[in-house]
Amino acid sequence: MAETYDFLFKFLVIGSAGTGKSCLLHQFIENKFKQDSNHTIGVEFGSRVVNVGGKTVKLQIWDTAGQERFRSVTRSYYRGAAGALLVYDITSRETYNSLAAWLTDARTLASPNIVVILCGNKKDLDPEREVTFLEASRFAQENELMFLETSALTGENVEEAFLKCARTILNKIDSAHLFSRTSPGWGPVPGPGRRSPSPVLAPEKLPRHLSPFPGLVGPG
Ligand SMILES: Nc1nc2c(ncn2[C@@H]2O[C@H](COP(=O)(O)OP(=O)(O)OP(=O)(O)O)[C@@H](O)[C@H]2O)c(=O)[nH]1
Repeated sequence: MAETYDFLFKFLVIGSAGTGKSCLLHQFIENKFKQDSNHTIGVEFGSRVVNVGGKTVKLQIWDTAGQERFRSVTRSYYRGAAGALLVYDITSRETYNSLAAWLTDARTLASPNIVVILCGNKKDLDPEREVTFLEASRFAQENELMFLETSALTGENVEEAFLKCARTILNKIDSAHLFSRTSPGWGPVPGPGRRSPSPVLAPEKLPRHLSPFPGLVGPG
């Protein structure tokens, strides 16, 4: 039977090498910890349909390589993403210090309106922590990010991180709808309805510069 959903969101998982991006994706898709995870070469892909506030949303997730040598390849996948998990490792200050650069990439290459959730991963390794919860929450607040500490190992907050991001995007769409009623011709998503996963290109119906989420796809 054809898979149906109300919305299709492109998500990115970004952050420095070894922070646990592939393991987070694996935990979210397979519900288990990915043993012996290797460095990602370029990008990997996963998808899952979730229910968010009564809406069916397909998350199309691109897990990018954190290693510098793949940066030019991974950057080419940012375009049109509606959401991102920005991941650092709570036991590595170096990965935390790189966050600003990753965020700049996301906002310039995907969209300035991309919804980003900061994930302090490896929460299970608390005794080895180098980054406090408080300083990371401050960074999140200053940069208008949501924030959670996660563990791809135990699964703690993994589902929540993806769902929180999707929920925020849906809320933004709702507000855009409200706005579009007073500003004819503006709005990212056309009217209600369900669709199967044929190429879904609602955003292309809008002039790109008017769409807050160029890569976000809604019911056609
Ligand atoms: N303890 C613990 N280890 C983790 C967790 N998540 C990932 N790891 C380990 O961290 C290492 C790197 O995980 P990956 O998921 O491959 O990291 P990545 O960010 O995808 O790395 P790149 O693909 O190089 O960008 C692996 O040895 C994992 O087993 C976690 O939540 N807790």
